[in-house]
Amino acid sequence: MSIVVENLTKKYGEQKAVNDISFKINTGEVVGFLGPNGAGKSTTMKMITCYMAPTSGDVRLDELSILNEQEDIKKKIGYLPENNPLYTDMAIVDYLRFCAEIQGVSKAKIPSRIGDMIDMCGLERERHKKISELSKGYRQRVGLAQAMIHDPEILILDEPTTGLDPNQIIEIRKLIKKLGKEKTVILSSHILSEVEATCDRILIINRGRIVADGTSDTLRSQAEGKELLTVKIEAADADVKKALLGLASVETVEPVEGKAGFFSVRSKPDVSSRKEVFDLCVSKKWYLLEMTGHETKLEDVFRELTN
Ligand SMILES: Nc1ncnc2c1ncn2[C@@H]1O[C@H](COP(=O)(O)OP(=O)(O)OP(=O)(O)O)[C@@H](O)[C@H]1O
Repeated sequence: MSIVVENLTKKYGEQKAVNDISFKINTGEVVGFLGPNGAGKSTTMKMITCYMAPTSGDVRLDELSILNEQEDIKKKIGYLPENNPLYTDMAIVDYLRFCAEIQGVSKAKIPSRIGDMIDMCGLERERHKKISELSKGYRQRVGLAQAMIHDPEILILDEPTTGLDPNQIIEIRKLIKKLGKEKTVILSSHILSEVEATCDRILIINRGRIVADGTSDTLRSQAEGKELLTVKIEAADADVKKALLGLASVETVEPVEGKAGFFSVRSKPDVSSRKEVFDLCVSKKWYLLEMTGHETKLEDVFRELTN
């Protein structure tokens, strides 16, 4: 089942939390929704899952629209919301039975679905415990199990590994990868390594807009066309940043946090700033104490797009 998001916008009062975004996710893709805090990830997910109406725009799941077919869509989607709300007074098995019933799973199938979810999410040891007695990692597994109980074609997971320890993170990632072989999955995160490890494709969202869309390799190579240098320049009382920004080959200049005199210099696409930086220092009689090139990491791409 594919997802087509068309000119989707959500306003909270005057604030556009999601601002006219469009993208398509194909059947069977695992897509990471990456962005800093407040970028609009959860809001987008809430609209796709019909938990919140858009201000304008549409989302279509194959032929179904979030504007007219909310109930049908909810049956096709499994949703793990950001703060994983659970009925903590219930035992895991009872809670999963309750979720299966409200999702319309037939009575005859409920016991086997519960059994499958317990196996798949590694809940066997804890199956009769109350949810309030579970660790955070196990609660997250119950959240995943409830999202999948009705065997939906699409899974929307809002920060699925939040609060888990490193072992649990690896287990949940493995589980998501396994699920991704059969289902269309969107997961949100602000952790780059997470998205890189689990997703076929990455959408970066910033201030309500999609600012990048591609595989981690494509995103990296888009930025690799732009040289990144760290320079250290000693120049008493001079506006070094302004002078560097004035060079024809330079796109951005940022002081390096906590390191006086150091600047991070990003060149324009396919040009090098090394000679211009050197010539600038010579002409101004400044001391160029260091100039180092860097490989572009996904972190750099993310910083550049969301800063
Ligand atoms: N119910 C609401 N009422 C008013 N503003 C809201 C509401 N929900 C979210 N916002 C605002 O909309 C913006 C986007 O929020 P959203 O929760 O979608 O971001 P996010 O990318 O999921 O962030 P995080 O990674 O911190 O969870 C933020 O500025 C947030 O304060």
